[in-house]
Amino acid sequence: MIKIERLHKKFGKNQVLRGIDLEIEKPGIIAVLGPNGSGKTTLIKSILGMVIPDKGSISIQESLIKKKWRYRERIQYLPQIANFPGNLRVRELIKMIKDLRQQESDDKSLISLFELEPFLDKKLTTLSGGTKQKVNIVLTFMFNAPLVILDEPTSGLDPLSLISLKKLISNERKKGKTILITSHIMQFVEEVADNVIYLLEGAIHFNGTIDELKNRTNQTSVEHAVAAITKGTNV
Ligand SMILES: Nc1ncnc2c1ncn2[C@@H]1O[C@H](COP(=O)(O)OP(=O)(O)OP(=O)(O)O)[C@@H](O)[C@H]1O
Repeated sequence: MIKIERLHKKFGKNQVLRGIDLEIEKPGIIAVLGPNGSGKTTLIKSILGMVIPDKGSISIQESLIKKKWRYRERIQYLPQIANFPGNLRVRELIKMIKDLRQQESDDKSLISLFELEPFLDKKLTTLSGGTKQKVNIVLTFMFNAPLVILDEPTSGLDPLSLISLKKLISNERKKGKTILITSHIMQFVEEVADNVIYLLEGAIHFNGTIDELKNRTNQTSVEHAVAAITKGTNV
């Protein structure tokens, strides 16, 4: 599904990615973890073609993505911070994205799942952070694509919405999709992810299953396993 070879990216003097090699063949949920600033979003944006790498290559479904854009139609993407014009109403935003994408969409059931009906005629500027995130989740999940990329999807969600999100992700997994997720909420990662990729200093420091991560670090929770990896103990 995704093959990344020797990927490098520098912003000014800041070498963020230092030769990432990664192959994701099987469907499932992969958590991309790492400390703040370790390059998770840069890696994700490189896959989306929103960051242009300095060196290396990325293929999706066996096709190199360089200078192409149509492949993005086969990705559902939830950005960490979505910036839409604040004076748009929720209903208008959803319609605009549907018109742009020109694909079948399932917005109605998602609006109902996240109880967004009372907000449809509200302007985006007037929404709380968590409500904005629910709208962004609707925009991401209303289309159907084989690759799903979620950058900090739990951000600002209340417990009920978090349960709905987990249900959605689990349904996508059952459809045989590849789902990449970044998160700093280790309990969420432990609940949803099959595999973990841990980025440290621009390189992949660990790539394996949740159980392998725990065994390698001799820890019983992902939270402690990740803390051990970050401190460089037991790895
Ligand atoms: N467009 C940019 N211009 C300059 N520097 C950037 C840019 N994008 C990212 N960086 C820098 O690259 C580094 C990695 O950032 P990135 O957002 O990929 O990290 P992250 O692992 O996703 O962090 P977080 O956990 O805080 O979301 C940071 O030092 C950041 O300041």
